[in-house]
Amino acid sequence: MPACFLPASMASQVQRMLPSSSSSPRPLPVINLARLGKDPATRTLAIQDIARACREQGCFQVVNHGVSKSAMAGAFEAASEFFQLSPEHKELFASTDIGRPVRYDTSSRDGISKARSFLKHYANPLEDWVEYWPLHPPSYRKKMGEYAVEIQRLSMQLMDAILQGLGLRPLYMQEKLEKGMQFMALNSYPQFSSHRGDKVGLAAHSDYGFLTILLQRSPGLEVMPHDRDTWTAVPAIPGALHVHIGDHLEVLSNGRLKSLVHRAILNPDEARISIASIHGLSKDEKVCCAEELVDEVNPAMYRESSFQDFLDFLPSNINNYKRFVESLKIDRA
Ligand SMILES: O=C(O)CCC(=O)C(=O)O
Ligand SMILES: [Fe+2]
Repeated sequence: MPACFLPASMASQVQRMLPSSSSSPRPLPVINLARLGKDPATRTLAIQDIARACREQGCFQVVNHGVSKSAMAGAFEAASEFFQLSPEHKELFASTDIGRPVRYDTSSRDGISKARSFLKHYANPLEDWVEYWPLHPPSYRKKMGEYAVEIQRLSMQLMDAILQGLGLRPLYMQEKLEKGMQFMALNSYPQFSSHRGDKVGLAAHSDYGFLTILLQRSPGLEVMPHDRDTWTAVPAIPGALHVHIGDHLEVLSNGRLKSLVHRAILNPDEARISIASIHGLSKDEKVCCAEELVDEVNPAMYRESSFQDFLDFLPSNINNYKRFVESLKIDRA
């Protein structure tokens, strides 16, 4: 399967496509991930770019990331065909029970969904979860499964680079990450129309895990980068994937990295689908501040917590959204 590869000249063209002006902060970074597999000096520079993007913006896009074009196209086909099914097919998965392995919903009980339908399911290890996934459309399991496996592999590479950027040893927590949680959210938003009024499809929030890797084909994702306090549109660059920091990476890094607040805006030109893959540790594994990043000058700033703790926290969010990470902060006043 051909990997999605952008030659250096095109990658720099993409860089120029991004909005920039002398008075505004630097544009959202686009990082050529092929450099991670090159000689040690090139790899070190790539890790430094990733570290800077995580610190200063909390997000970046990646190109030459090794996820095949066919897997990305397949994931979009599977998601679009699922959302086009009749309500009876989709409602087989409708549930308000957040513990379900697969869940379809159209409502706003989570306090942030304003105009989205979603299908959420676990994906890693695939053999544990795929039997719960939809049987319709018939190619769903194969196409989404291929994408999920490739994205899980990419998440391992990104975590290794990000953790090395924090000064942690290579392959830090690798085994736990390999067995870790991959949680996929397929989001479907209607086209914006003026009589709808509100342009927000999914309100401001941060994701619970270490990393989110997001695929979008048309614009709609907006982020609040750490170096500015304005909503910034993430351009839909063909073949690129968007990456951002989640609450548990803020905890693991003891606050050196901050989770990214983001939202989705309804696209005025068309209905939009996005596919988010959220990566963390397995359900009962606690995440705490890395001991290497805690000392007398930098005491632990967050309580430990697991994905299960996050699930237990969610009901308190109904109609009153609060970020999970805020509930973990240790008050040292
Ligand atoms: O649709 C988007 O671009 C954002 C989706 C998102 O933030 C999520 O699924 O957590
Ligand atoms: Fe999100």
